[in-house]
Amino acid sequence: MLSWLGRGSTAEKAPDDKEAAERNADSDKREIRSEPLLTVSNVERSFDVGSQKIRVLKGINLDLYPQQLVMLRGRSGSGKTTLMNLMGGLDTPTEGEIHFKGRPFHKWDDDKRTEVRRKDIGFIFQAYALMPLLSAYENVELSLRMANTPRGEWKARIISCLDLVGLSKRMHHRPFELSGGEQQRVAIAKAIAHKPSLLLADEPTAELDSQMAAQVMQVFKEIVATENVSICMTTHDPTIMEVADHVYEMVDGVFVGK
Ligand SMILES: Nc1ncnc2c1ncn2[C@@H]1O[C@H](COP(=O)(O)OP(=O)(O)OP(=O)(O)O)[C@@H](O)[C@H]1O
Repeated sequence: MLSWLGRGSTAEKAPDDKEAAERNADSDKREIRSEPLLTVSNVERSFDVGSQKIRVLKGINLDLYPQQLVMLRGRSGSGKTTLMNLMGGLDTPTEGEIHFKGRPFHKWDDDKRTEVRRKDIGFIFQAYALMPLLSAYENVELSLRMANTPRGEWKARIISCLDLVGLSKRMHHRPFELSGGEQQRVAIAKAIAHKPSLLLADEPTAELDSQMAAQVMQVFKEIVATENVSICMTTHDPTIMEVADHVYEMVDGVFVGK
C-alpha cells in the first residue's frame, strides 16, 4: 500500500481499522452539517441505437457533498462515463433528476448548463487535453479566459494553481517537455483555475505508473482540502480507492453494495 494514502474508503474498510472508522465518522458529520452540492435522484439514461433502446443507467441515486472525494468503479461499459456526463451537465437524463447547487440540470437546456459548466465545473480526462503548443502557464490561462475571469486576476491565480500541483518551476515548459504525471498535474491546474465547486475526472490515472498516480491523488487530496472542491472520479485502480470518502460500485447501470 502506498504510504501517502490517507483516508479510508467505505468500500474496502478493514473492520478493526479504528482510524478509518473515525475518518468515516468525520465524513458523516460533514454530510449531516452541509447540503449536497449535487444530487442524482432515480436517474435513468437510455440511448436509441437503430430501432433498439439501450438502457445504460437504470435508477442511480447519489449525493455529493462539499469537499468530498468519491470514486466510481465498475467494469468497462457499466455506465460510469455516462453518469459523469450527466453530473457535469454535458448530457441530460432520460428519467430522474439532477440538481447542482439546487439548479435543475435535468430541466435546463444546453446553453444554461454550459454557462454553469464554464463557471463552476472542471473536467479532467485520461488523455490530458492540453494544448500542445502552449506552455503549462498558457494552458492554465486558457481556462481563465474561457471562464471570463477578470484579466487582472490571471497571473496570481495561474501561479498559485501551478504551485498547488507542484509545477511552479516548470510553468514555461510545453506538454512534450513534461512527463505524463506532470502533464496530468497541469491538466488539474487548468481544471481548477476558475475555482469550480465540482471536479469530474474520468480515469485520470489510467495512463500513469503507480508513483505518478500517487502524486496525482495527493494533489486531489490537497485540492479537496484547500480549494473547497468536490471531486468525482472513475478508476479501475484498487490501490487509489483508499483515498476516497466513498466508492460507488457500478454494475450494469446500477450501484451495488452500500
Ligand atoms: N451516445 C451513446 N449511444 C449509444 N450507446 C452509448 C452511448 N454512450 C454510451 N453508450 C453505451 O453505454 C454503455 C456504457 O458506456 P460508458 O462509457 O458509460 O461505460 P463506462 O463504464 O464508462 O466504460 P469504460 O470504463 O470503458 O469507460 C456502453 O455499452 C456504451 O456503448
